[in-house]
Amino acid sequence: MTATAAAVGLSHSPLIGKNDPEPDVLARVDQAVDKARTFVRDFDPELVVLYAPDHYNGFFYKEMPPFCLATEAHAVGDFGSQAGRLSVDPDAARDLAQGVLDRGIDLTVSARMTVDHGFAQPLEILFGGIDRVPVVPVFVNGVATPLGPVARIRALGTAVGEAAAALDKRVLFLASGGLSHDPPVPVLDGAPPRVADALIEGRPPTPEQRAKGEQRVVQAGRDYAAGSTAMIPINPAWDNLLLDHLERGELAEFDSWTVEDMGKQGGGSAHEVRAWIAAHASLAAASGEYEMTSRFYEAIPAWIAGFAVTTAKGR
Ligand SMILES: O=C(O)CCc1cccc(O)c1O
Ligand SMILES: [Fe+2]
Repeated sequence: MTATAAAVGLSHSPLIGKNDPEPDVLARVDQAVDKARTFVRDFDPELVVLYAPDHYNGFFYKEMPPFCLATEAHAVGDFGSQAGRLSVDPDAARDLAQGVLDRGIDLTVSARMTVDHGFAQPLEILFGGIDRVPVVPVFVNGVATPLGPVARIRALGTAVGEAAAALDKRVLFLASGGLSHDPPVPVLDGAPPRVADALIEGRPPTPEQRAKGEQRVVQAGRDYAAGSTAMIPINPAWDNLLLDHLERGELAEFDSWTVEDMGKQGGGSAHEVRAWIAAHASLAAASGEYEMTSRFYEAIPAWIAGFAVTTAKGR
């Protein structure tokens, strides 16, 4: 019997193509991504449930949900990623939302979500665009503290997986983000009033403001690769421990991981691994057992990313 559920994990970085590592590293990444593309083509998903974080382009402190499912979504086109409407499957989105709520998870639903490179990049890399495949976007807060226990993200993923199994479709659970990385994302706590106001209100930046912010991240990547920076280093041991647990299906292990320790080990944006935990919890719930069929990892300072690509399918 062919599997009816699968998962792909794909780290993202807005610096891909802007600040690339050495050619041999790039070649290894390309090979891993090609493998994931082939995996996805062979699986031929009828629906993609995409778990991804946001970087203060769609979600702000005026109200910051721990997670949110979209019935419609628009990408802002930050860092040169594709802008415009995602090909959201509204019926599947509504069915999944109801199924998750029925299972006792207090899901926020957005009828018009704003998303950034976190959502756009994996769709562009794997499918050639943000409008090529029916998708249900699920925002998972991986940046804006305070954050709740990881167990709740696993519970979200499980509920989505159970609800997805009832759709009677081949579903790919796609995770975007992580792993360990500490990019210069602004922090509300202690921010000067102008920055705090931007993080709370979320007024769209002017093109000049956006360009300036993006240039700051590109420069941070150059400094990071050159070794001259105060950012927390990429942590391959921690990243591989996470991948080990995902590979072995030891998802309950993450329940004892604390927000504080994750930030210390993996940097301020390490919480993006919540997307990976959700996606694999969904696959486990939809298919009982799963097998990780490929696993790639490399620390890539130029991209400010503990960069991983994995594929997994239900047995
Ligand atoms: O602030 C932003 O919009 C981008 C931050 C950022 C930088 C490098 C790698 C990432 O994964 C990331 O999210
Ligand atoms: Fe990110």
